[in-house]
Amino acid sequence: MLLNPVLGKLVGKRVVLASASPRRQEILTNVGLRFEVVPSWFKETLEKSLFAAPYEYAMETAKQKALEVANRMHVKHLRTPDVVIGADTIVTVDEQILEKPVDKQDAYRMLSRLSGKEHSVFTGVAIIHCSSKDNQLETDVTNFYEETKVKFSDLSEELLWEYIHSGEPMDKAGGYGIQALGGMLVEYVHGDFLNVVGFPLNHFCKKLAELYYPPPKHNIQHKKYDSIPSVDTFENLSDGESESSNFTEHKAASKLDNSGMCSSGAIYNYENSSSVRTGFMVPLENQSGVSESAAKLPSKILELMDGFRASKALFVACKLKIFDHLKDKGPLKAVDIANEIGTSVCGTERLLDACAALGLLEKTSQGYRNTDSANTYLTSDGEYSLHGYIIHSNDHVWPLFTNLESAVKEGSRQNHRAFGRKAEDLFKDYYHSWEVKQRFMAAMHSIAHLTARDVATAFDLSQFKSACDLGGCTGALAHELVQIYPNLKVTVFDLPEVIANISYFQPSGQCTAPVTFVSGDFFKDNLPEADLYILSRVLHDWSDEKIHVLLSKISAVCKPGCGILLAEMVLDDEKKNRSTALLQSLNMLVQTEGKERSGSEYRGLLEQHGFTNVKIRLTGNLLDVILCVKT
Ligand SMILES: Cc1cn([C@H]2C[C@H](O)[C@@H](COP(=O)(O)OP(=O)(O)OP(=O)(O)O)O2)c(=O)[nH]c1=O
Repeated sequence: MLLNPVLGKLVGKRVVLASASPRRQEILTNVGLRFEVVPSWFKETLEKSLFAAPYEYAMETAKQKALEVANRMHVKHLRTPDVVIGADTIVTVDEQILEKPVDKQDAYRMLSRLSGKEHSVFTGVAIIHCSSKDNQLETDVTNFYEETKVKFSDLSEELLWEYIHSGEPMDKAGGYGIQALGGMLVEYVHGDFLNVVGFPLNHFCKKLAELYYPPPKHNIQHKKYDSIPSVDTFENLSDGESESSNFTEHKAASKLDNSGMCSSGAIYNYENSSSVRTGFMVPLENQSGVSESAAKLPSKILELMDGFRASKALFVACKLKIFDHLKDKGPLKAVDIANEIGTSVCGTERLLDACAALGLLEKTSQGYRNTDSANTYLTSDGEYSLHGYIIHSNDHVWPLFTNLESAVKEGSRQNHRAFGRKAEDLFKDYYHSWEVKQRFMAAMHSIAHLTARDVATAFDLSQFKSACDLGGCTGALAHELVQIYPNLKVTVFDLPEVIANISYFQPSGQCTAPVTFVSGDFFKDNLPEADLYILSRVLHDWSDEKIHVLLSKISAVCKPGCGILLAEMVLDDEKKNRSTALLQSLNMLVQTEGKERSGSEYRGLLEQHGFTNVKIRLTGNLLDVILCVKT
């Protein structure tokens, strides 16, 4: 941790990179930062003339990219990210801002302007610290920029076009990539090379140092670090998640510092408490001679160790329908809730307190009431209810996960151990009783409904006239698709047991465009004709062999230009960053013959069946989306 103590401050936090740029992902991954990637949907259309300087435009765009992701994640997930990082890179020459070229002509226009001249590359960065208060997102924005000067040699027409035809310019500001072929065009670079590639790592670390390690009292007037604080300094600092490593507290100090209006007493109080609790100024020693920083709490491990307790508290509260009971009601006392649901007062009170501490309930002197999130997601009848999935997790996934050790040893599913019977077929297990089938369909419906809009809009699907959602279950995604693409005819194809049971899940109220339901087994029966075949959370259930059977059937009925849309949790190629998807892969191990796969693995499977031009979108919601077309 000596090399990156500043980045160490982000360990254990939910850090999100609001960028689709593979370069930014690589730069941050290379220094060991753990983060999720949620590309921003903010369109880079701010009016440039409103900004006094180009870097202000880049900083504002970076900020808007990050805020869009912070807001989207806050609304869609129960857990708000802790830190969202956004960036925007622009090139400026002759007082003109150049972004990514829209086509080859545009790339030519940009590169010929840069030929033989010095230009500036600005990257604006926004670091947004997020918190949730009364279910409202609160953000604290730190914004900065870095400038690097780059000089190009004189570029001949021939060279320019050869470079443009390489395809490299198209997704890069100014139409070149200094890190690859574009490096051959460059005579010199003054400044941070990584800034040109899209992320000013050094300045970013300095900014984090300012935020997380405010300067000691005697030099608080000169807060800005000129360099990343030296390694020696950091050896004395806590890397733990102690209360005083909290960003908010340091931010409070830097705000005091920035305003210059606080009394010296206020500064003194702050530093005093900081030094006592973190050993920031003076590493304290306890009686055994171990410094406070060495005795830091392994908070991440503790959180993981106890994670199941929180899950089970949530499951039981849902199972006992506590959130249903509190819906649309004022605060209720524990005793009243216990009487109503027939549970012990002492046990109920502890469960309610735990739920309040987990942010699922609000506790006041008058009693307990639902948070907005609980009303939306945890009651059983809400439009975006996750109740079905939570009950499925409790009744089905939980018993399977208790056999994870056997699953890892044996490398196979554990249904026989968890439920005392060996299902010959994955779905027979769910459909052996009406109750289990209803529970499973409710679970699939919750996730499909919650993710449907992001899946349906990840790509523009308006070129397709008909779609067939294979294994589309209750039709939640199909209904969303026909809303968004009114000219699209959607067929849901699923097992007869499923189709017989869909009426309960159909949208009520206003008439929606029709969705057709067809029963059949996609491994055995003929597939309905369609321009687009959708497989949402289907491939992860199956082995590569079975997937090849299914893809070859689809390929056989697909005409050129027709496509496949996959919705799955997509792993990063190195399988090391996306913990939710990696845990989902363990979930597949305990209950199916399938697994979660990386983008390259899906690409490999699809390309073998003639589906090329594979595009992958990480949505930031539970499911990512892959679109490919038959050539
Ligand atoms: C000048 C230059 C830019 N670039 C890249 C960095 C950025 O990815 C891109 C500039 O576009 P940006 O809009 O900054 O970023 P992006 O569209 O790639 O990703 P997102 O908006 O989701 O964050 O150009 C290089 O890779 N090499 C270079 O030499």
